[in-house]
Amino acid sequence: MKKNKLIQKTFSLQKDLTDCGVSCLQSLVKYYDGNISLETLREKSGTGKTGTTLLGLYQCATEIGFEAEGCEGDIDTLIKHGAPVILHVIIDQKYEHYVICYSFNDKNNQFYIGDPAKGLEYWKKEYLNEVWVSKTCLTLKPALLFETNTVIEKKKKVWLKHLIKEDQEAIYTIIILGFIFTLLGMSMSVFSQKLIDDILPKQKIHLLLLSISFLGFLLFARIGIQALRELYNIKQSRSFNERINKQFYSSLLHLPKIFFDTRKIGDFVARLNDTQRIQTVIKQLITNTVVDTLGVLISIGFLFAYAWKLAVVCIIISPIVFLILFSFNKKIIEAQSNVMQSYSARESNYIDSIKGIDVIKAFSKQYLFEKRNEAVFSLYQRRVFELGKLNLTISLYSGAALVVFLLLIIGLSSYGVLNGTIKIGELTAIIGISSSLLSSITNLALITIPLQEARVAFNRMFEYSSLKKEETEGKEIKNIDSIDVINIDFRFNGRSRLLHRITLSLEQGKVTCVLGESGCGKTTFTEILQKNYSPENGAIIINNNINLKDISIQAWRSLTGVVPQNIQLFNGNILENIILSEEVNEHKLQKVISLGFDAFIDSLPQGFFTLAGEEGINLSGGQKQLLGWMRALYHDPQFLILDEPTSSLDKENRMFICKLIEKIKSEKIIMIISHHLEEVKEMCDDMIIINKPKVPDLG
Ligand SMILES: Nc1ncnc2c1ncn2[C@@H]1O[C@H](COP(=O)(O)OP(=O)(O)OP(=O)(O)O)[C@@H](O)[C@H]1O
Repeated sequence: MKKNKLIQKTFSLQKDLTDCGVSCLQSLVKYYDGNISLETLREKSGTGKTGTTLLGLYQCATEIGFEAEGCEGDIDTLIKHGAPVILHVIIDQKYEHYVICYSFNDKNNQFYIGDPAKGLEYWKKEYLNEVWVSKTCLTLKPALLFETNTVIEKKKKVWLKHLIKEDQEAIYTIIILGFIFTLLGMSMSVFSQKLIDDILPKQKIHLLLLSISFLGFLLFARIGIQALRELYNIKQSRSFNERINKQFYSSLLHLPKIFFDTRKIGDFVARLNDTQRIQTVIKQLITNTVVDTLGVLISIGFLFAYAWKLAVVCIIISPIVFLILFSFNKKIIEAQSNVMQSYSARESNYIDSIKGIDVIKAFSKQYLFEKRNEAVFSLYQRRVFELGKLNLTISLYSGAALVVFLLLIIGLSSYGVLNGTIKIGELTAIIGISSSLLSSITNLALITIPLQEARVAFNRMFEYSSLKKEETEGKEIKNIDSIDVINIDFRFNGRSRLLHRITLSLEQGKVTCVLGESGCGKTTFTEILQKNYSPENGAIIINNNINLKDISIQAWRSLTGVVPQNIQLFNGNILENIILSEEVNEHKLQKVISLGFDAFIDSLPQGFFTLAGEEGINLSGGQKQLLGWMRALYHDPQFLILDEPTSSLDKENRMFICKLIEKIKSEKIIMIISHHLEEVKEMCDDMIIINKPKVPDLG
């Protein structure tokens, strides 16, 4: 019974036709008290337009800390197994699908199944046998690496504490100033009560002047304190924003390259912007919320002093308002996550279309992209609208509850005046204090909205910040004399094998060409050689004695250089794009120029100081490629990887590059990637061909 409740609480339906596999996995993550977003599971399992392979689910499950096993079984073994299993089934004899088999129920002789397309159901043995055609399944058991919610929450707390550690002093100061500010705020109500009940009726002129002066002093002090509090606030905001941005950006840059391959730029931009939301809420919490909380406490205190019965009424009613508003929490988090996701999609769409403006214009596809933008933008707006509606409902509920509350207070205190237990001045003070209490309670009640927003933003940031960074530890090496690639295999998560048993030897003074048709994995192979991806099997042995996987990334990359297919240029001039540093090493620069690049530099309008423009917009494809060459050679690599290094060059420049390779090859290991044998055959000493694996291998 208890187990069924847990299942009902943790099972979730698929959001998309292709999500059944990852939804099953997510339900089981929650079942075992974990918490991982669908987005992450999709990415780790290689879920694509056709869904997820069992292998992808297995790889993802292992990566997130499950002890997973892909098995074949039958109905009897399933009954005996007794723990939740993901089954690969075929629905209506044609649709591949995944379901969770939670348990077998002896009483009704049926299986308890979590079908992400429909929900929780009981399936008869015969039906399960009929749809479970492949008899393949994935068993899962949380292992040591599996992170439970408690561990994740603990890590989040540590991260947050670390983030605001430097702000503690400022935060306390702001809170104390807030306390004084609130206390002084009450002076007006107290003064009006004394004025009406005591000073004016008894015509105490001397006391009147004295109390006006004192009130003036208090009100001026309040203004001063408010200004001081604001100053601390903006100082804290500035330092927090700088810190959080630096930390998040820096942890982003140290994530492995494969992480960036499947992400959209807009998502990164949106998450960087999320940092702002967190600071806005911190500011709100330490200023308005503190003042409101103190306001509520002090107001109730004063009410106790004037009429204790009224104060008791306040104490009873305030939590009711909170309860009403807290019931909306779950909906708010969901709506806010949706808004943030569609905001990321909106940003990605802008970046994508502006980057591709040439194609849009060349094919006159403005209309198509306008339509696409409309769809993405209207989804974003729809979600903002849904969130807005939710906020509106909350405001309505809280507003109505609080008006009833105020009417009750006015009614009760007026009754007190009528029967002589409350004086007129006290009535004025009570109404003044109740109104400020009213606004404080409303503010406090509504703080859940930005608070939840910041929580969602914080979780999204934490998700990136807590990802495993690129391993930097490893052996140091000073030179590369030889590289022996031995039987390496590679596949992207959930995909069929791309590289199969690749073997080759690269050595100094030799140019090796790697040929192969489009999509056979040549560029992927270069990524493996740059330590961006790790091979599934096999080894890459450096200098006959060290495995590439044991060498420090830093040391390896400082000895390797790449001229990629697409040269990425940054905003700045040509020189900055070559040296990628703040200081020029004249010797290195002259060495590169002397290899024959002077003609290229002279052909640019301002030589080295010509602006490359955003993404090298001011340069032609060939010029970009020459710049890519200069960048690689300036860093004086011992191992040079050339991915289609002359694809954008004219005949003359191609000849120049051929001669250049001849000139530098004696002191380097050179590997050229190409489709065309004709283009590279004169340059190369050795050649290997990568073929696509003939039989798609999924397991
Ligand atoms: N991050 C990724 N996730 C999943 N699949 C990928 C990823 N990157 C590349 N691929 C796929 O791997 C295959 C090989 O790509 P790769 O760029 O290595 O081929 P290539 O041989 O260099 O092609 P070309 O000669 O056209 O440049 C392609 O089918 C590509 O779609």
